[in-house]
Amino acid sequence: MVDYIARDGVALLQVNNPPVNALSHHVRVAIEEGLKKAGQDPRIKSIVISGKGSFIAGADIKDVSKPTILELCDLIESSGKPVVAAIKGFALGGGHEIAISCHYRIAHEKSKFGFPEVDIGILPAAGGTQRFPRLVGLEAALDLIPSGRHIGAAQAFKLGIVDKVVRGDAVEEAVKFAKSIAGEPLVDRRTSQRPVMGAENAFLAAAVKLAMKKKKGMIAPIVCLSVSFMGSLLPFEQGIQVEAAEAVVVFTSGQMGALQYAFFAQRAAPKWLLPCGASFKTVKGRPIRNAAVIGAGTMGTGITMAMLNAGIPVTLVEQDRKFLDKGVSLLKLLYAGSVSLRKITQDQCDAILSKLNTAVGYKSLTNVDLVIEAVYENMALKKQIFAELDRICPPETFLWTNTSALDIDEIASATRRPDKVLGTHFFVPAYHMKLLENVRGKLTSAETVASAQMFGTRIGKIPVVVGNCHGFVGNRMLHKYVYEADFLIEEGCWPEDVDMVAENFGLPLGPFKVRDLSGLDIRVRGLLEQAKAAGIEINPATRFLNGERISLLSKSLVDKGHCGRKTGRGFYNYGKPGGKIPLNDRFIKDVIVEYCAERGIERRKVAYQEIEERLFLPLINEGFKILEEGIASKPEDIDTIWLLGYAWPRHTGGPMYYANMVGLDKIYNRICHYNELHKHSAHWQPSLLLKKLAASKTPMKDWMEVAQASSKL
Ligand SMILES: CCCCCC/C=C/CC(=O)SCCNC(=O)CCNC(=O)[C@H](O)C(C)(C)COP(=O)(O)OP(=O)(O)OC[C@H]1O[C@@H](n2cnc3c(N)ncnc32)[C@H](O)[C@@H]1OP(=O)(O)O
Repeated sequence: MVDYIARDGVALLQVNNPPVNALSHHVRVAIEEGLKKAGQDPRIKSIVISGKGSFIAGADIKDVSKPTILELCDLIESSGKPVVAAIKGFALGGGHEIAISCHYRIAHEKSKFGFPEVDIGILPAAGGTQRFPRLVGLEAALDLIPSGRHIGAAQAFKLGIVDKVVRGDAVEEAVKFAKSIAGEPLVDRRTSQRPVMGAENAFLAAAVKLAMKKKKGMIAPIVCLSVSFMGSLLPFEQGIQVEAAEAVVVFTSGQMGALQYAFFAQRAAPKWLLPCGASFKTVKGRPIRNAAVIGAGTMGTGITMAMLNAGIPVTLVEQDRKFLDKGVSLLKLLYAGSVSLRKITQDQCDAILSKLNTAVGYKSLTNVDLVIEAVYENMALKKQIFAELDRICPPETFLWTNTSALDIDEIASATRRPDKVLGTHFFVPAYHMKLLENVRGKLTSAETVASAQMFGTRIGKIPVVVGNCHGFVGNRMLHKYVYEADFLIEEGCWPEDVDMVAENFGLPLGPFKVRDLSGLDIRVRGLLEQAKAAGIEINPATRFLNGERISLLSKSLVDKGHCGRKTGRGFYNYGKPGGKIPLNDRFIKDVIVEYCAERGIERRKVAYQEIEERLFLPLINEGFKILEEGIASKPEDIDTIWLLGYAWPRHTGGPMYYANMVGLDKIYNRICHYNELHKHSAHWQPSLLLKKLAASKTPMKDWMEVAQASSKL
């Protein structure tokens, strides 16, 4: 766990606890023993702490026991012999706290530093909130600690975290340095003994404002700020007491459990399992050496960029030269933007673009491992493209479709290789968003699934395997939330009432601000297509579609030319087309009132609790139905999809974790209550799995066993 290597008067303590050198119990004990051994050995004059591979990524989140990291940090700092941290890879959380307790820090140029504690709902409570401001000053500490972000070695050097940045072997350099300072006095090298520079109120106010915006609803960042600030006014020992007392507040808030669940859920989600038993453990994917993307619109160019960024050569294909040129210009513009923002260098940009090919028509696609079709959502068009690709591409080529809702089996039916057909639901912008829903059809092979998961990871996504149904996991759940948002307006709310509740819950934007952003006309078009498919003609009085309640409120606004931000008016007034600031609007309220009056809908005052429940309970209920049907293979998959794809507030863990936290019996009873009141909305019919789980009080980790047992009955 920790190798002790004594050489030429230097004791090297090298943590060896793969994969990330987390400070699990045995590591902490071994560091403590190593420090004591080195302290007692008269031949040892100085000590180096390092990690094999990487430095230390922090506490082992699964293992909290004695000695604490705080005790270790005190032991290091109070050592009579100089202690040097040799840092490569990550110095995070408790690892960072250990580093700043050492008397000197030597870092490799590619090393990373940070306090990710806030993102798992805790504080850097091993003295980090007190030592760090003493090392870098209050302003920098109040910036970095609540942000949870990583910084590189160069910035760490600028801030004074690191004494020296090296290109070569940091451990060798540190050992050499440790030898050179043997016997030197350490008084001014003990961080806890330093005063805090720049302890000014103004920094606190600005930092609190930023944390409330960037870490909306999260307690830990705010507590970190107050503890670091208070500590700057107190002697170190008293600051440590404040830190310990406030750590209890966050430890008992409930957010810690949710955030740590989210951390592990995100790492569990790519580990797939199919109903047939095939899984990531048993089936290997085929690597993708080159690919083609059909369609140079927003999605196609975004997907192309995601692949190019990962070094995969891509041919971008259009049927029309004009569209192709437009897409390529957009793509080049985005890369030029990255260069001017210094996210990449011009050389990197050139290297990326050298892997881009373009083609008009599909004829050249005779030697590609993968084609991703990304044309607009039209089944007939997609089937036609798949039939043609099936004729042209080699039989082993994977044919994947980027769709947010369409039936993968129907698309696959246009080919003679349905086993190689799969849905890739990318999120906008596809080059940036982390989530990828990989949708398996009835006939998609396990090898195709394995390849899609491997591909997703390679292009930097968190890929989650889902089953084939309308909207898959994310959008299927979202639709229920969107429906209820409309019904709430019909029944008496204003858009701003509903948005406020959603935003207070933790979503960045409420449903109506989102709709204004994406365009009301898009939703109306979808609704009309649905009606057409059902053979129903929509008229102003229509309130039901296939026996289900629908709302045509968006249509009323679109009919008046109000399509959202792009036209300057939607559910809010933006002042001008393309305006960004939503203002409440009398005109829109009049449209709503008129709409309700025409349909004889009586408006009433809707309570806050009802708004919150009607927005989120149908979505949660749908999540349980998705588990019940095997569309998702574990609750972590659903939560990951919502955390990454829909900005669900992380400190509640995701919809499934949140339901569990509130109590499944309570959730079930409230769904039953609304089911009695809203018989024309199938989304209120309670999930059988939820009913069963609520009655049996099954722990979350065993939910799938209950679902699988029920499906076998
Ligand atoms: C109740 C907790 C109380 C703690 C009290 C004391 C507090 C001390 C302060 C802390 O140090 S809290 C921890 C702070 N550190 C972190 O939050 C770091 C978390 N890890 C990461 O950010 C990343 O893992 C990484 C270090 C940047 C590496 O990223 P990479 O993409 O290379 O690998 P991953 O897939 O993320 O991880 C590999 C593997 O390791 C597991 N893991 C990572 N970090 C931890 C950890 N801190 N504790 C336990 N396990 C960890 C991760 O789950 C993966 O496991 P898998 O089984 O392979 O999926």
